[in-house]
Amino acid sequence: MKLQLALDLVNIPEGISVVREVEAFIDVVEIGTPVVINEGLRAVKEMKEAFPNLTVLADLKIMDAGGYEVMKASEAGAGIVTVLGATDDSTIKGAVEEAKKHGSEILVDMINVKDIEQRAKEVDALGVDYICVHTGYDLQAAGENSFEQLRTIKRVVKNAKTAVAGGIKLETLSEVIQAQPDLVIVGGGITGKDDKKAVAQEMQRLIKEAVTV
Ligand SMILES: O=C(CO)[C@H](O)[C@H](O)COP(=O)(O)O
Repeated sequence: MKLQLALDLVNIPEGISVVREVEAFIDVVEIGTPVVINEGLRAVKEMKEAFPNLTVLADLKIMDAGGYEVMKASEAGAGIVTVLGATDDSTIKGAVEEAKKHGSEILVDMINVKDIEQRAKEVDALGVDYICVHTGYDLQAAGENSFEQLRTIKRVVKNAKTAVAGGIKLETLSEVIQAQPDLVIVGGGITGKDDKKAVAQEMQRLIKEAVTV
């Protein structure tokens, strides 16, 4: 089980400075969608140059032109690129094909997919690397989370690794860990804290403990 830090509300120097604090405790650093919108794929490139040992995820939330966008993100240094599960199978197939050429991986984000069970089965058959349940900021504000959806994909996904994102905090991490996702994605639960290092360290400890039990 790996820990991914999501950077959403920072510019590139601020993002690099946050990662410096927590790099020993995370496996993947996400360049969040707002950062890509503000800074472009330069953010992926500069993060990978600053932390060559970390996997950089480009949260492009691709909806079309899967092959082209995965090519650009992979060339910038992304080890994982996100595609939306709500899009057409042809976009996901194009993304998977292109990722294979670069040795990068595809994470399909199931945000706002209505029938998670059915779509997860379909997406799993397309050869993607991760399937991620995700409650976005707007639904988090309405008190929702993806813990039940995580249990659903754990049941039906046979090939891909599973991931979960959306409002995960230190206080809720144990519930998430119980469902045994392969990747836990945390943004504000770390970046919003004064002592980011202590929170990331404790999260990594809980994850390692769960994996060894
Ligand atoms: O993709 C995202 C928003 O669309 C975020 O990166 C993801 O939800 C993780 O951040 P947080 O833990 O703050 O919810």
